[in-house]
Amino acid sequence: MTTVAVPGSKSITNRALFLAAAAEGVTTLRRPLLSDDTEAFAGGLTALGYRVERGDGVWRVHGRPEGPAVAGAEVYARDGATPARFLPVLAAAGRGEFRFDGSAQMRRRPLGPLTGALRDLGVDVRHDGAEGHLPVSLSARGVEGGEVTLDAGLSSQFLTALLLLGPLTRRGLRIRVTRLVSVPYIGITLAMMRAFGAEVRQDGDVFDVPAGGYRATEYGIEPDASTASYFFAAAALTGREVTVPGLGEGALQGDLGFVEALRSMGAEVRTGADATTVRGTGRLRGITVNMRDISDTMPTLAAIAPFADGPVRIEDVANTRVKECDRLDACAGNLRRLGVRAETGPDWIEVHPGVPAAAEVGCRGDHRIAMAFSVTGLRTPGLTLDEPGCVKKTFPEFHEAFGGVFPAA
Ligand SMILES: O=C(O)C1=C[C@@H](OP(=O)(O)O)[C@@H](O)[C@H](O)C1
Ligand SMILES: C=C(OP(=O)(O)O)C(=O)O
Repeated sequence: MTTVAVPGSKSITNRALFLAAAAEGVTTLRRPLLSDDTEAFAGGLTALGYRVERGDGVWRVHGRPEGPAVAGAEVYARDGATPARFLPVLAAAGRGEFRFDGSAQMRRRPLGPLTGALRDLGVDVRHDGAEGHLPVSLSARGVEGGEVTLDAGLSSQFLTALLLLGPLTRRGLRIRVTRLVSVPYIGITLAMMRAFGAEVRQDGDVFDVPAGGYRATEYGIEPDASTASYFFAAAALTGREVTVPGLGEGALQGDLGFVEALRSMGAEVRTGADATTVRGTGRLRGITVNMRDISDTMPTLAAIAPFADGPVRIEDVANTRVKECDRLDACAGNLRRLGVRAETGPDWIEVHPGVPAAAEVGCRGDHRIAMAFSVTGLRTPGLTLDEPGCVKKTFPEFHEAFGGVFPAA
């Protein structure tokens, strides 16, 4: 049995940074993730004038309930959608002129439903380039609140951003949601808001967020469940046993549910109070699975799918086409490069059994394509990645850590 220490969750680290910055008092964050996305978030806060003290495994954030200290700040989100989508609402709740931009990759990803909702709430937001995309400028003078309707069918992050904004408005916010993907991420948001003193009432598609701000706390960051998926998939593929501590029954992250897909394929899965173990049994069955709730793990499953004894069909993942790259296209295209039959539709991929042959995988600047196909590489001698360094978005040391547990084929 091998125990793998997986680094902290990106989603939890960046929410914790937001909440700590907006809170009254000084927050201590334990085991934050150190990666490009969290550097972008912490760097964005620093640009906005917040004080983030970074020690070894412990960060202290000085809250400013009144909002950013630098009224003309420019924030660069790099490739991170969480900084690009969460930080503008923090600025909107304050006062001043702010500008947000990101990498070419992030500029291509949608922002319009969020900026549209902010406009409906009276915030002066302008798209300086293409409508609905970064870069954006905003003139902030606080947000009154009230009722707003949101389409979160392309990304749950639009809803998370508005939920996070709610307690910072003057009157509170009622959010009516028409469509929603990646639902478990909303659970993470609500649980973390509660930990920082803000209670949200949910009645079906309507979320009521009272005014009242946030309170500083001590907060421990869970290991990243999406990152854990590569180690679990590798165990299932190679017949090994891997345990990830810190991700057990009480875990906040929906992506831990990826192990249920491995279980249906034939792996043995044990979830304890504070750890999850996957053991490969030598058998991988073909399955059909809906991954709407856990679509960051779609590439992980697609990457081991050729080794199943029947087709693997992954459904309801249209929004993976607007992530770091078009992930349905990237997964199918790379599987074909390896000589495996793979088909896609608007929101699905189907992978047929095959023996992948040596080829170079095109990562398209997407950490998840690089990490997922590293798992394929365990049973594909000669598989290489064109851009291995793109893993830095969420796990800069991925190749060393993964290679340490699973030496290359
Ligand atoms: O809120 C979050 O932290 C995230 C939500 C998900 O995005 P979508 O809601 O866009 O699917 C997920 O893919 C992303 O990696 C992180
Ligand atoms: C989609 C992802 O990231 P984000 O949307 O936070 O940029 C991801 O990490 O797979």
